Amino acid sequence: MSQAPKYISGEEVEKLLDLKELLNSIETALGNYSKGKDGGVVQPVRLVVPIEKHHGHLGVMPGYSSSDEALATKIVAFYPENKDLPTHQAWVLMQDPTNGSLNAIIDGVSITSIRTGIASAVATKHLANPNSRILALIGAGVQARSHFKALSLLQSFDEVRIFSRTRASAQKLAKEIGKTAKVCSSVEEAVEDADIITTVSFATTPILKAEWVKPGAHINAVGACRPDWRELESRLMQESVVYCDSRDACSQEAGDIILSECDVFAEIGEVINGEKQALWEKTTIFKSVGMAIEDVLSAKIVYEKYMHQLKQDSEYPA
Ligand SMILES: NC(=O)c1ccc[n+]([C@@H]2O[C@H](COP(=O)([O-])OP(=O)(O)OC[C@H]3O[C@@H](n4cnc5c(N)ncnc54)[C@H](O)[C@@H]3O)[C@@H](O)[C@H]2O)c1
Ligand SMILES: O=C(O)[C@@H]1CCCCN1
Repeated sequence: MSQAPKYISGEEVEKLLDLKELLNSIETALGNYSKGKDGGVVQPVRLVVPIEKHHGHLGVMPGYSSSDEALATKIVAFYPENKDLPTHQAWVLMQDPTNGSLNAIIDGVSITSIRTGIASAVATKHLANPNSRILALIGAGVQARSHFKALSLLQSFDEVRIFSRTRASAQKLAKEIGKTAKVCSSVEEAVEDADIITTVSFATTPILKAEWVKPGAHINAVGACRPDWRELESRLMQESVVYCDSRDACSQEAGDIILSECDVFAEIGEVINGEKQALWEKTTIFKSVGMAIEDVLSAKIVYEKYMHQLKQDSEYPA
């Protein structure tokens, strides 16, 4: 008879996930994904159920990595209009790939938040000018925070500019970041001369224009994960070198790519594998819509550490 699955909370996820370890493991997974069958990653484009009546969406994201022996499915609800609840709610179901049994249900809000910032950090490591000093964050919610933390693993910033639709949320984040943070009154002001721009908003029409972006800047375009939503204007997409997390997923979900009809130069995994160049001296965009394999690898690290700790606690009770 199978055992009851463990429940691992968001607090535990945050304690157990080491960001540097996760960065290495997501970088490897993105590379494996872009190797196709040879990489051993199985990840269909997620299933999305629109809940139009309530302005929400439900996404189902299964993934398997044979080299990591890790199998999991994330169920994620995103409701941009939520006020008292987070706009994203998620659970990761971790299964034993050898027999299919359910090992754990892991909080997916924390995993989504952390792994998305780390995936952008992997792209930034390859695509941004190594002397980047000014970071602009457009949006000041969960992802703005996780991106600041993840990008800070690569370097420290002289200035962190923040713009959000609600000034109060930008002010709150600026206080958390400290003296390098500056609240801006417009997207244009935030991105002027910025070396790295990260758009993490719920905008559905373009908010970032080509004429405001410094040539050679790197942009992580993280929001706009529906085919009719966008954050970046068409000219910016067309005139930059565009990288993405998954061509398959972006061709179905990324409004910034679909509506601008821009070329996609490479998946970031192809850069990691040395098959495509990192043209960091040009203006680069990393368009992500989020990949199940990132959740799978995060869940594997969390689950293994959680089980190790349980074993230690039972062998050496306090
Ligand atoms: N690519 C991925 O892997 C991935 C993963 C998770 C979330 N996302 C996306 O990232 C975005 C941010 O997610 P989150 O969890 O931080 O959400 P959140 O609700 O915590 O924060 C959203 C922030 O954007 C601001 N905002 C909303 N509309 C705006 C606009 N038009 N202009 C400027 N700011 C605006 C809000 O004030 C808020 O500060 C969403 O679009 C989400 O779907 C992408
Ligand atoms: O990959 C994710 O987890 C998120 C879910 C919500 C929409 C954007 N991408």
